[in-house]
Amino acid sequence: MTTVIKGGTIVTADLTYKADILIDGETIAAIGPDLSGDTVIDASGAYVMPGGIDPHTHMEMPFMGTYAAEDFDTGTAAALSGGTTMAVDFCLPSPGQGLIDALQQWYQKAGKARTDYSFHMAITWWDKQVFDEMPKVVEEGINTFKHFMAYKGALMVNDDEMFASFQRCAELGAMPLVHAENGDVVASLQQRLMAEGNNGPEAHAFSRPPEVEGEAVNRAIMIADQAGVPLYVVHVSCEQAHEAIRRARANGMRVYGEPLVQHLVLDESEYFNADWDYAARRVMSPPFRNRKHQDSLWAGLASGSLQVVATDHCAFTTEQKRMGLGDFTKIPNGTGGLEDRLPVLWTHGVTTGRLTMNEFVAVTSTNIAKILNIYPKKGAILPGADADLIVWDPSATKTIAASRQKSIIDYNVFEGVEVTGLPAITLSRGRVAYKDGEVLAGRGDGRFVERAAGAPVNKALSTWKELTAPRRVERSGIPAGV
Ligand SMILES: NC(=O)NCCC(=O)O
Ligand SMILES: [Zn+2]
Ligand SMILES: [Zn+2]
Repeated sequence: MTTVIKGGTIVTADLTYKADILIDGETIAAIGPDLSGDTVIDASGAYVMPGGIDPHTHMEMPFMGTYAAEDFDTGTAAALSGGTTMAVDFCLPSPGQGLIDALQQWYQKAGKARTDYSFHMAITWWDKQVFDEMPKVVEEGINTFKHFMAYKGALMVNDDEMFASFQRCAELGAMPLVHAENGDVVASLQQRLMAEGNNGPEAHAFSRPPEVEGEAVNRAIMIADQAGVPLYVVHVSCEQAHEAIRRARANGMRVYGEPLVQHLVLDESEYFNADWDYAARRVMSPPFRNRKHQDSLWAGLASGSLQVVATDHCAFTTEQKRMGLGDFTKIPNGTGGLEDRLPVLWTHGVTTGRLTMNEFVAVTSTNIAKILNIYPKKGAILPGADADLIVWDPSATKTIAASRQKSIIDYNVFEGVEVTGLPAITLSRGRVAYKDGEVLAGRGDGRFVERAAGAPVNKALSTWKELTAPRRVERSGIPAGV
């Protein structure tokens, strides 16, 4: 069974050109002029791009006394309607729980996914069992390990645990990820603000200033450098964090930074809204920042010092957010965005000239496919690649509204934002998974994507670290062994 996408303009991370795409089964078979197939998709006037990959989601995340309301079924339906064909979620072992045991639970949850998916494994506690299980996680096809430097008393790990885990990642050819905020300082600021009667959602932002993020990013980078491992920093929200990444990269360190579409477009004024529900729905960590920080993130994407735009989709209902009435530290942290990432980024990035179309593809798909070592299976339009594709209508418009979204929650942080540029059709491994407002992929159609360890960047860095490792100087006249 073959399908041909005819008459479109192909946009990849490095090229824009007119050609047809022939799909045979699940993969791209040929690219060129005048191709024919059993089924024809007319893409005239449209761009054909690799499907989006969101490397940062939390479906059904157990967090802050509740579970994220969005599950793999509704979350991946939302993803497809916004042009995203793969999500990477976080497997979170509870304290004392084995990594493989937790992974079985996440496989269960993800069984209902409509898009392809993968997991990052979180290191939420540390002892010999975790150390011993890390290679088994890698054998399962997971090459990334997440570390929370915040959420003290819950998910947070300390520097010694992080250093031990980073060294283990280096041995395994895996890559550590960090949520970088100084959890001790945040906890102390939270206590102080509450004691002063500052208990509303705006205090969430006061308790997590850019400095706590910048400090933690810098610390994680230095620890990774000492461990000899590349590092990926999730939800980079501010200039202080970006500056640390930029500086490290300029010094030859292998560090990647991931801003979220929310931080690029929404600012801290959201927390000062007089409506408690409105402000609480936007509580996430790190919080939204000001225009200066947003400009820094956009510049990072354009210049290459930041590589990926994600969502950190972690969607709680208004009722769940109200767990924090009277105490902002109890508002479940997280916002949605999976459905809106591509249209919002296109509107605020490509149509404004802050990003080229090719940069758009790079930061929504190709770069993360390379970082996660699944390129060119994902993130590419090449013969042999999975046919995860978007037929993108650059003139289609809509006003974002919770009442019309696929996501299960009762609000949308982008409510009222007008977007120009939408997927007309999303294909997942060759099948039309979304078309004309309807999700056609079934519950459970998604597949787990294995990601091998030992990516080229890991090999390059370990080679360099070995070459430049401290070595004993052998001196004449001194007996051997002394
Ligand atoms: N970001 C956020 O507020 N919630 C999800 C968990 C995390 O990524 O920190
Ligand atoms: Zn985080
Ligand atoms: Zn997250």
